[in-house]
Amino acid sequence: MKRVLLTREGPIAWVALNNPERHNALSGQVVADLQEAADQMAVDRSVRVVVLHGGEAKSFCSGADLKERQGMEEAAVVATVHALREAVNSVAQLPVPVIAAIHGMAFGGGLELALACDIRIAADDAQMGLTEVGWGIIPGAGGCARLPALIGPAKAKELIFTARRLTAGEALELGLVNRVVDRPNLLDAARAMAEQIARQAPLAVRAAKRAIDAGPGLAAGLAAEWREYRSIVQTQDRLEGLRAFAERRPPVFRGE
Ligand SMILES: C/C=C/C(=O)SCCNC(=O)CCNC(=O)[C@H](O)C(C)(C)COP(=O)(O)OP(=O)(O)OC[C@H]1O[C@@H](n2cnc3c(N)ncnc32)[C@H](O)[C@@H]1OP(=O)(O)O
Repeated sequence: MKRVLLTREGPIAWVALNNPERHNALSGQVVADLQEAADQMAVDRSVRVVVLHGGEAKSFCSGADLKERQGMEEAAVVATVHALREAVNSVAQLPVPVIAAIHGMAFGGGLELALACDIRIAADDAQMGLTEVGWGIIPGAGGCARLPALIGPAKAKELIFTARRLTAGEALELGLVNRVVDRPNLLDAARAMAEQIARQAPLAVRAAKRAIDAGPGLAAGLAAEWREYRSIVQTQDRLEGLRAFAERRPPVFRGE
């Protein structure tokens, strides 16, 4: 079963995450299928805009698959997060605008995936946050670079250090999302914006995205994040975070 579904509506490519049993958690299969879809869209000149959404799941994406991580060797964790980073960066580097349509939860890697998109539209039921430090790790899929670039380092630090879960309204106020719409209207709102973009000159839109995304800051931020993420993989706190998730209890971090 494909864990990411790619369909077309003319120049609009629709990408649905398809792991509803786990709030679209980013399992190895979801990440592999997301990478495949991104690779396919990257070379398809007929695609003018992409909409990424949570499909039939209750949530856009609840982040890294913490169950899959249970018992995983450190080297495997590093490889898993590296693959996630590559897939998220592939989405960010698509040559056309990508709109994230966010409903339900977008936590951790799920919000990092949304941050890799160019535009975010949230349903009024959405909740989002970079919750990683609450599980003994750090945002490792671009959040440490993309969130500060989007809302400024001070607000990004507050959200990352506290692992705070924001409402859609709070996210709008911070500039984390472009728009908030009623849940039933989410995909229609995304389609309307996608159709408006698709009516513009495609080469000009591609050039504008390249121009806006150029600049050394992001590359340096992503490299530093990857170095720091690997520095905490061997901590006991990370293992305690996984145990706490599995046992449905608050983690007890000892700074080890
Ligand atoms: C580099 C990136 C790092 C990261 O992303 S770190 C992880 C960040 N993610 C999070 O902080 C979210 C973790 N999940 C939760 O907090 C909760 O879950 C939710 C709020 C998303 C949903 O809670 P509720 O409505 O009570 O439903 P439920 O019974 O907890 O979830 C239904 C099933 O979905 C599984 N699930 C949800 N999120 C994940 C996940 N991220 N990884 C693996 N499984 C997940 C649960 O375990 C459960 O499964 P079952 O029905 O078998 O008990």
